[in-house]
Amino acid sequence: MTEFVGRRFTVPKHLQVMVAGDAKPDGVAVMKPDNSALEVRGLTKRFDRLAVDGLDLTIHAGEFYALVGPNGAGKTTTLRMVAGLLRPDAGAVSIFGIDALDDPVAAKQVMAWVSDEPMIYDKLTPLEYLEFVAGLWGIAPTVSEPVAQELLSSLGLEAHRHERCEGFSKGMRQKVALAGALVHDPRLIILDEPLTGLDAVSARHVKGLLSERVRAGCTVIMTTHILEVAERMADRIGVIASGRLVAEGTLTELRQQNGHADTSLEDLFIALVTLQAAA
Ligand SMILES: Nc1ncnc2c1ncn2[C@@H]1O[C@H](COP(=O)(O)OP(=O)(O)OP(=O)(O)O)[C@@H](O)[C@H]1O
Repeated sequence: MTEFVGRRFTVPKHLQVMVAGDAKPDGVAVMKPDNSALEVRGLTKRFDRLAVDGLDLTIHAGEFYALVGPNGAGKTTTLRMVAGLLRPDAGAVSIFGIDALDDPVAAKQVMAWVSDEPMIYDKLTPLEYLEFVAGLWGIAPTVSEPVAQELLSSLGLEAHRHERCEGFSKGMRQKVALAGALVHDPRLIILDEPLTGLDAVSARHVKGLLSERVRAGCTVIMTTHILEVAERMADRIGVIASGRLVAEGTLTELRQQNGHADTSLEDLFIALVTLQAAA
């Protein structure tokens, strides 16, 4: 692997989507730069039916934001459009003031995307994989190596850093993918269901790492079906249903908006989603 490290080289075709998107729909609204981490306006995507329906979303810099919603609500589709992996039919996406549809490469340099279906190279060890990803970003090994060691250690993978990933469990692979996504020190970290399938210890590692990143000034957006995690970790929670944001705020604000002083997020979620389905 060291032949790659510290040099720029041609990105393998199947990885190109991760570093250079071409999403630029017609009718994109003009967005002004501001100090928010993410501004989404009028984001729309239709497959055989409408998946994301003119979504507006603002995530403040330094915020931990949880996006929750029922199956098929449009969470993953939204985040894939934000990450430049899927072309919106309409709308605008601004990441730290960068128009992500106009300049996807610049946008990708400041963000990380962690899919719920991690893709890593089985024949590499975690350390080699992180060296490889760092090489893609043009990061010198002297800089990337201590970062990689620290990431693997904080995710509990230190003892496995020289083992090939092909023997790893799904949870271990998820953690390697997360480490790979963070190796270029992104300011915005977008994660789709990062805790699904992780055991309690691994989940603790991932939550600890994300909290530490937020304390260091990063912005985190994640989807989750684990409402206790959203409740405990997120500064704000967005509830999405049928491709639209139906409620948003801190847990206290969500309770106030819905007239339930001390109800759980789960009860609020069920009430909101039931209301939306009946509308
Ligand atoms: N590539 C695709 N082709 C066709 N339809 C799609 C595609 N991706 C998503 N959809 C549809 O878009 C809608 C939103 O899906 P999406 O995966 O964004 O929902 P989600 O909120 O992430 O759901 P879940 O919580 O189950 O992961 C669903 O109706 C889904 O079937």
